[in-house]
Amino acid sequence: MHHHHSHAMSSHHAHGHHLLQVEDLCVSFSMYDPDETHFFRARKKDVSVISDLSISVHAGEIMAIVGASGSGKSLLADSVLGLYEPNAIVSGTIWFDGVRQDAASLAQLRGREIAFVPQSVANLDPLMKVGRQVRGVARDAADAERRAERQRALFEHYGLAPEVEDMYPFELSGGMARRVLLASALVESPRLIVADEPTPGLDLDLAVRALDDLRAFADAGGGVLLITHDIELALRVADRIAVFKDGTVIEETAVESFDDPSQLRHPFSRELWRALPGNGFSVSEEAIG
Ligand SMILES: Nc1ncnc2c1ncn2[C@@H]1O[C@H](COP(=O)(O)OP(=O)(O)OP(=O)(O)O)[C@@H](O)[C@H]1O
Ligand code: NI
Repeated sequence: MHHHHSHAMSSHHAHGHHLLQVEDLCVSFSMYDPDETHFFRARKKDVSVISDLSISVHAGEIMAIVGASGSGKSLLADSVLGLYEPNAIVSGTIWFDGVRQDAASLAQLRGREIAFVPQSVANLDPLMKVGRQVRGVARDAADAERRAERQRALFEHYGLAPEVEDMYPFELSGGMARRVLLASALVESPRLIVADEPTPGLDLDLAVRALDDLRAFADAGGGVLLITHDIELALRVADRIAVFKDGTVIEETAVESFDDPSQLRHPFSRELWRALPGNGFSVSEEAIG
């Protein structure tokens, strides 16, 4: 397997080498013009959130996406999972394991080949006990047994007591719900995990454990698309980093580039580097006022 080829050269060839490949993704929303205050004149206009975004994930690697809040990261995750809002206008191409996908085929892969750790704990079913949710839908009795065993092992691994199985989502703290979402993804035997902010609400210990698990999953041949605010943690586990800004990837680089800011091309990437502990970030006198 070749890890370090140029994106420009590969993007229109050799799709089989990528587990996931997103090409020229654009997502916009059809919305009523926010500048038009007069109700009877309100017209719809398209607001672009993601534009010309290309990104790939190889088997065996963690690709981390870092970037500002509201820059469209979750929307990218949703697109890869075939989850589109009714007012979304989506164009571009998504390939999974060399096969071109559409919303319907991505929905088929979801929860099977592609597991999702959603950003919002509201994605848990409020009416189903969490143990059952994590175990998911079994193919047969043997699969049900395997899932039950795995669920219990994962709960123990993440410090969730056995009785949590019988709780409903509203009974969980934020950090517990986060761990339940992670366990749900890891119970399946996916080939790709899309993890959208999997660590908020977890103490450092648990966050590291969760990321180590994603690392182990990749080392066993899976692919991970890891969306996170936490660059420090991303640098710790990822192979490559895509810096996201205003709805597109402005720089994609090996994590090693963050050892030396002169290897970072984009000013925004260097800003992210400076914000890391020990890299001389200081709040200016003016800012303190
Ligand atoms: N259905 C929708 N209709 C209109 N705008 C939407 C819709 N869904 C998302 N957006 C907008 O798309 C933008 C990107 O949102 P997204 O959640 O992808 O950002 P993000 O990078 O994941 O942010 P965060 O880091 O806070 O999670 C936001 O401005 C959001 O308001
Ligand atoms: Ni998000």
